[in-house]
Amino acid sequence: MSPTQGLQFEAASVIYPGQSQPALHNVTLRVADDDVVVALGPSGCGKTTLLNLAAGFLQPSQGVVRFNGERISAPSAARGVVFQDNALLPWLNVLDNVAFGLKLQRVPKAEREQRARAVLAQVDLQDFASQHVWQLSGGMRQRVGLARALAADPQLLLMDEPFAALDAFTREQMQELLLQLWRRNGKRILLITHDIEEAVFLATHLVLMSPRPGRIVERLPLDFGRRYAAGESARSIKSDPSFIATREHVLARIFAHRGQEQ
Ligand SMILES: Nc1ncnc2c1ncn2[C@@H]1O[C@H](COP(=O)(O)OP(=O)(O)OP(=O)(O)O)[C@@H](O)[C@H]1O
Repeated sequence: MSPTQGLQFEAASVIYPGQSQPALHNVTLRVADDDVVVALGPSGCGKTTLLNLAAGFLQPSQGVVRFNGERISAPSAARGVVFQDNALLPWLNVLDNVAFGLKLQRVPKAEREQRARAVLAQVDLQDFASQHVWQLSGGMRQRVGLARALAADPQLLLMDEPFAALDAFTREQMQELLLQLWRRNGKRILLITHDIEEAVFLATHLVLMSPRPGRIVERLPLDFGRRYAAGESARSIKSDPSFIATREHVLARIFAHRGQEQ
């Protein structure tokens, strides 16, 4: 893989108008190969700002953010976004929600329906194509949101606390589904969360962030998600002493940084 491939933050900072503290300070970070990079941190540490830079919704005040070597200046179908509230269109059925982005890209109707049905099958919603989104559970709606992002076949998935609104059981199911899709499709993923167990389970690279100013304070290479993708059960991984030790280490680091601020 060439060093210019993938997503690259180079000393990126964001200062919002009227703010004295940067929301994000001097962030250098790469998402390449088949990485699942998870940014974890408490409220206000700049996670959404980081994701918005990658999506092209926001430009850095200093530094640069590149995708495949090119400066990101606007949103692109190559970088698919999955939002926390799934942002589905309530007046469209499931199939049309999934195909919506393809319609904007002027993909012909027959092809977009075929692609939408294929990704609905990947998230196990093939039997719900003609349902309205308000007829679905929260977990199913989030799977539609994931299918919509995958329909455009993006090179990178950007996920903004995608499972935060789900109950604990559905949340675990969605984490496992994401790793299964990752194994099958080999997408790069940048996911933000404030859930420590989720971060440790999913990440191949975990970045811990801290607020005021929002910045990266630690980076950990992890392999629990790869182990799940290779066939080990989630229960066996999450009860493994090394998983528990990593979770406790991360928790301690977050509390240590909180303590320094007070
Ligand atoms: N549009 C804005 N204008 C001014 N300040 C902002 C704006 N958006 C975010 N901020 C501030 O920038 C900092 C980082 O915000 P950001 O939303 O990126 O953090 P976060 O880690 O995603 O937080 P949360 O988990 O609460 O969503 C916070 O102090 C926030 O108040």
